[in-house]
Amino acid sequence: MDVHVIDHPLAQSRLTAMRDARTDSATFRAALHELTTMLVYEAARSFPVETYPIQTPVTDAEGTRLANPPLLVPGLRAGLGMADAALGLLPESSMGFVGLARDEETYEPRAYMESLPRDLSGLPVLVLDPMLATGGSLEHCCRLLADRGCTDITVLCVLAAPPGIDRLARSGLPLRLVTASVDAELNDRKFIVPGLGDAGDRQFGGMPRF
Ligand SMILES: O=P(O)(O)OC[C@H]1O[C@H](OP(=O)(O)OP(=O)(O)O)[C@H](O)[C@@H]1O
Ligand SMILES: O=c1cc[nH]c(=O)[nH]1
Ligand SMILES: [Mg+2]
Repeated sequence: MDVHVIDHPLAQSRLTAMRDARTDSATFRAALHELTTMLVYEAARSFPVETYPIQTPVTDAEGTRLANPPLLVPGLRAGLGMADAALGLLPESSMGFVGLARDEETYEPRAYMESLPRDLSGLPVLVLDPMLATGGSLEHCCRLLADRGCTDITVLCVLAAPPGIDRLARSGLPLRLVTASVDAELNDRKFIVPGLGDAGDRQFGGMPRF
């Protein structure tokens, strides 16, 4: 599996704000928004383009546009904070949604929402979820996409941990990963270390789970 780490100074400064436990929710969301713009920009570098004729104020010229804009799929809740930034750079894209909550005793994902086009053949997909920890949630999400015929998945994360990367690499799914950091490890509660805590709670506040 191709893993691309964005170690740009501007990306790392936003990541630092997100890691810092003193950062409030509004500042955390703003940093995630800006970092997502950078992740999408880098991920899109390899997207195929097509040309079409335009006129500048001076002469005829050749314009460029994406040949096949991707479907954007934020993983609820935490991926919601990446959705607006991704759509800002990819305004031609459509958006689907997958809702997943990790059971904090078994660490297995529980799917509670799925709103996706029935047929994804021929459509590239950009999955948005800030955290790849054990990889259970993102593997589940990417399998839903592959089951609908998707053969081109790019996962955008803020942080990825080695067990999650290994799990996605072993999954056999057609995907690549773009992340701002590969962190050291998971702790005994399967949180990423050094990490940034619970990305959903840091954006939206904690809540009782079902
Ligand atoms: O790789 P994993 O071990 O599966 O963990 C990562 C998942 O955990 C977080 O979501 P969470 O389940 O906390 O839901 P939330 O977004 O509603 O907070 C995160 O956004 C990922 O989806
Ligand atoms: O560190 C982690 C692991 C899973 N989910 C999060 O939000 N953070
Ligand atoms: Mg959470």
